[in-house]
Amino acid sequence: MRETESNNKVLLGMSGGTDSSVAALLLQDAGYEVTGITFRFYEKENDTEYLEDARALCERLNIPHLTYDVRDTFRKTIIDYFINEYMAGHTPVPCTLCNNYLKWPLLKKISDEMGIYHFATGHYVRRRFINGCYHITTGVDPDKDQSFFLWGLPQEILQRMLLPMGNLTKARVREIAAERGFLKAAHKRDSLGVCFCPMDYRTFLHKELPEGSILPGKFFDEMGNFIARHKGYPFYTIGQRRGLGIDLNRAVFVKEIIPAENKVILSDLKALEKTEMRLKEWHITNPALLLNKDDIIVKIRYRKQANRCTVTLQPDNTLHVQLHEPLTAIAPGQAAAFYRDDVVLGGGIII
Ligand SMILES: Nc1ncnc2c1ncn2[C@@H]1O[C@H](COP(=O)(O)OP(=O)(O)OP(=O)(O)O)[C@@H](O)[C@H]1O
Repeated sequence: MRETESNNKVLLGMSGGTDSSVAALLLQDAGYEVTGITFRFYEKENDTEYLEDARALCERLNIPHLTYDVRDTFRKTIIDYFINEYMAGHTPVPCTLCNNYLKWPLLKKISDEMGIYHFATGHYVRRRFINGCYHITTGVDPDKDQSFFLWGLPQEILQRMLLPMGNLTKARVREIAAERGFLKAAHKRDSLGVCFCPMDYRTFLHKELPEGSILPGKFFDEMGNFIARHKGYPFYTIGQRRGLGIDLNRAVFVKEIIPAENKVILSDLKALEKTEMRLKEWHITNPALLLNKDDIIVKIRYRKQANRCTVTLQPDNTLHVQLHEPLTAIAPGQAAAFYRDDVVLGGGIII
């Protein structure tokens, strides 16, 4: 980095969407010298309208706009991982991986190269300094909070990030865009789910994999009794109830996936309850705030779930999570994020 001390320059990740567009306005209002950058992660049918939108906005604000092609890296580290995880019988977390290992590290790397101190996004999260470390905290809009995806960021990123959306609701962000005459940005639809797979992931796997990669197999109960045929194990995820295509006189859920035998084991909901899990590839912001405490909340889903737990570091360098109440549908590959109140303390990938 050419300039090591803090400066008023900021590199803003711009997707062409509402949030990062308003982020550009707000950062400029706050006196920052903004440079917009749009990463070419993935382009469906070569649609580059998002690039044009980001560029047009930067032109109106009279700020520089860069594009950065990372389609190869994104393909290898995110899309291939996504496909391979389903083929391994796991439930992948592409947005968590992209944010923690690609999007934010790239913002830092390019900022360093350009002598820009801050980098920013339109994420609905905030940041707080606690006991000598920066932490991600939840955004004020509970419907938009994205803290669940950002547990893996190191201090060198946390200390330099700016998060202009954190104190706003999405409704207010749309109002700001409209008030300032940025009508296209004001009325853009929210992006839904995984950017490269907005459709059902099963359709995506069909499209991406050579024919014959996924073959029909069998559903069994926990006792090993055959129940019915299924369309191929990658099409099912732990905890799934709907779309199994079988009609029993009781509710059944996916309990286990055995790729080597193309088997899917079904059970009642009770059998899916677990009171512990293990995490790999974990990150902890400040171990003193998280490990061996009994007031930690763990979330394994973006919405509507929060369980108390105690987290300990194991000799094999995994994290052990002891749940205070049972939790259903814990799937390998999913992420677990730790919180105390609104503060993200870390997370990891479920083994
Ligand atoms: N292609 C991209 N290039 C650069 N930054 C990006 C890109 N995609 C997303 N970002 C940044 O990451 C933030 C979060 O992206 P995400 O897709 O999760 O949210 P979003 O609600 O769709 O945001 P937006 O309304 O800005 O599109 C965006 O606000 C933006 O700052």
